[in-house]
Amino acid sequence: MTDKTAASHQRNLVAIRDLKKTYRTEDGEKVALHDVNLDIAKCDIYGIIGLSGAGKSTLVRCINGLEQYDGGSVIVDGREIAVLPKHDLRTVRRSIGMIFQSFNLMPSRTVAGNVELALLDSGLDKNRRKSRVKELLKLVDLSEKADNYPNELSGGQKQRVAIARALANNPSVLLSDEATSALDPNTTKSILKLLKHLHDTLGLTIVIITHQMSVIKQICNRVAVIDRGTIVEEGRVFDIFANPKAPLTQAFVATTSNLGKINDLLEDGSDLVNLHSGQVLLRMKYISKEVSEALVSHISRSFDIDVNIIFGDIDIIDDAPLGGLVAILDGPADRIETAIGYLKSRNIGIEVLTQ
Ligand SMILES: Nc1ncnc2c1ncn2[C@@H]1O[C@H](COP(=O)(O)OP(=O)(O)OP(=O)(O)O)[C@@H](O)[C@H]1O
Repeated sequence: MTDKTAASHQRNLVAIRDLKKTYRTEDGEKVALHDVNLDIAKCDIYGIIGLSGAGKSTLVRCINGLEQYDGGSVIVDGREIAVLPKHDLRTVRRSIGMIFQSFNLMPSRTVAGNVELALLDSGLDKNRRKSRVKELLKLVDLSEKADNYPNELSGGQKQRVAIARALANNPSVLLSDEATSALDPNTTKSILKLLKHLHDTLGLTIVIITHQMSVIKQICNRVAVIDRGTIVEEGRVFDIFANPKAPLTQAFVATTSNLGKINDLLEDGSDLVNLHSGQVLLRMKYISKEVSEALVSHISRSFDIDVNIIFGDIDIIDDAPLGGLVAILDGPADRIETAIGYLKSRNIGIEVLTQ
């Protein structure tokens, strides 16, 4: 490693270079990770998304030292995981919190008992452990459930216990492996809100492994898309949603938007898209962070045309609107053309669907 790459690795909490992992089984070899490269900076909420079998869990296990890899390097907090002596590996593992889809709570212990388990090696005496458990349960808003058992909790509450336990030793990074996959959409939202709050208040770096692009959209600032062991696309969440390049990324982004529905309406000959003469059906995509003005009322007023929105799907990501609208523009052809020219000049992605 050159001095320059070593320095850049240190700025990143997790730096992965050319990581390779092959499983060897009786049925032969299965390459799970091919030359994976990733940089996760301190305070990122970094999403890793892929379909089932893409290699997400293998990647997480390489980061936390549970899996040995065949090539490349995984550096966490400046230390190469593969060459760490056992004692140091334990210390690094303690600086990595983990939460899972299945919660992994001990059914025979109370909520407080489950959280305290993580503190048994911490060197704290019993009283200090008890007060740390209280503090942690307060942090995840579960103080009143301290004496309950896991089977008396909802899925969301169980995940809160798991989060409290994962934070017990003040980890520098929290790895979340499909932690919301078994939860309903509202509970998912509340868990993601909690993770965001912990990120904002504790400066926690979070790595979110998921197969749901909606999770990435709600909470992450960067995302990597993994396909059959290879990272096919990586970048800022806004940029990836605005301009997905790899076909798999495009498919993931499409799952979070209803803008594609217009194609079904057109195919079905729906009355909604039955145009009269002079009308133009448009799909507009907000693809620039600079767009913040009220575009629809602006073009309607400035070019004296009617804009009939059929449906819209606009989210705010990184404080900027992202998404789009499907609308019918109605008016004289030259004014519609000028309006479309104006929208393009404002960096709005324009697709004329029918006219
Ligand atoms: N212990 C193992 N032995 C052999 N093959 C394995 C082992 N663990 C994973 N694999 C294989 O490696 C590939 C990647 O698996 P991995 O579990 O990392 O994917 P994943 O993206 O986490 O999938 P899922 O979302 O279904 O959990 C898959 O083809 C899987 O069958």
